[in-house]
Amino acid sequence: MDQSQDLCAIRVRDLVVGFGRQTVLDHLSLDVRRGEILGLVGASGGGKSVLMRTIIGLIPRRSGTIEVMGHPVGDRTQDAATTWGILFQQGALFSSLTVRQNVQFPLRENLVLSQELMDEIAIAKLEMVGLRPQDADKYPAELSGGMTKRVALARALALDPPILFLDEPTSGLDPIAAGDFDALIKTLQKTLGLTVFMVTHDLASLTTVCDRVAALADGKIVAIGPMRELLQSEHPWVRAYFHGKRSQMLQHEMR
Ligand SMILES: Nc1ncnc2c1ncn2[C@@H]1O[C@H](COP(=O)(O)OP(=O)(O)OP(=O)(O)O)[C@@H](O)[C@H]1O
Repeated sequence: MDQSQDLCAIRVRDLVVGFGRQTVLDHLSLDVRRGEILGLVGASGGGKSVLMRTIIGLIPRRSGTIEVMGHPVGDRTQDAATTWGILFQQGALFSSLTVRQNVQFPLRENLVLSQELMDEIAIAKLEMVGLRPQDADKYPAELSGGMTKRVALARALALDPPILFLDEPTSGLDPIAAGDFDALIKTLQKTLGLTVFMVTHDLASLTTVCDRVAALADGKIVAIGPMRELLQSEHPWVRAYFHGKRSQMLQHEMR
């Protein structure tokens, strides 16, 4: 393995993914560095979720290669459950299970542990995401949107994966809850050394938590770098996205 590969948590080369006659990702290449928070932006229907789902092996590719932590995706030597945690857009908690049981779900599926140890782990994970031990006995219907996301995050981190995939993590949250969630992601990155791959439209998240931002257009990554570099990009879609009326207004307010 050469050194640049060693520094990559995710390495995608020449990836082609499509459905029927539609090509969604067209010879796309992307590196996600170890320990960074990478934000992915792109037009609605442009293929952000397809890229994320292809990386985690849920969608087959037509051609190209994907390596996660140095292992080809789909390789039997790689244990997906311990390599990455995923937070889907809707949180997707099991409604008939308590918060504690939701967080313990990946532990039950993948390990053989005593109930006592699983209870300790669940409480530790809940504390890690800013929830209290007394929240453990609640059911998903009793949680606020922000709490639901935190429980889903605690579950995603149950097996201590080095990589976290987040699909629009702040959607549906009010600005305060979204800001708090962003701060939590940043803290987890720093304290656990997590690599985070985040699909988001949230300009505040892109500006405050992402180390780099990648723009997906025409099935490819057309710009990648720190947010200040993306703002200088000459690519027409990137310009339209960040310099459109709505974005300008928000950026002005964020100054
Ligand atoms: N399982 C599937 N079968 C057929 N087409 C699909 C499938 N999944 C996604 N697509 C198509 O792939 C394209 C990209 O979809 P994707 O969900 O990745 O967009 P996106 O960039 O995440 O959009 P949004 O920001 O609106 O969530 C769309 O045209 C979509 O209809």
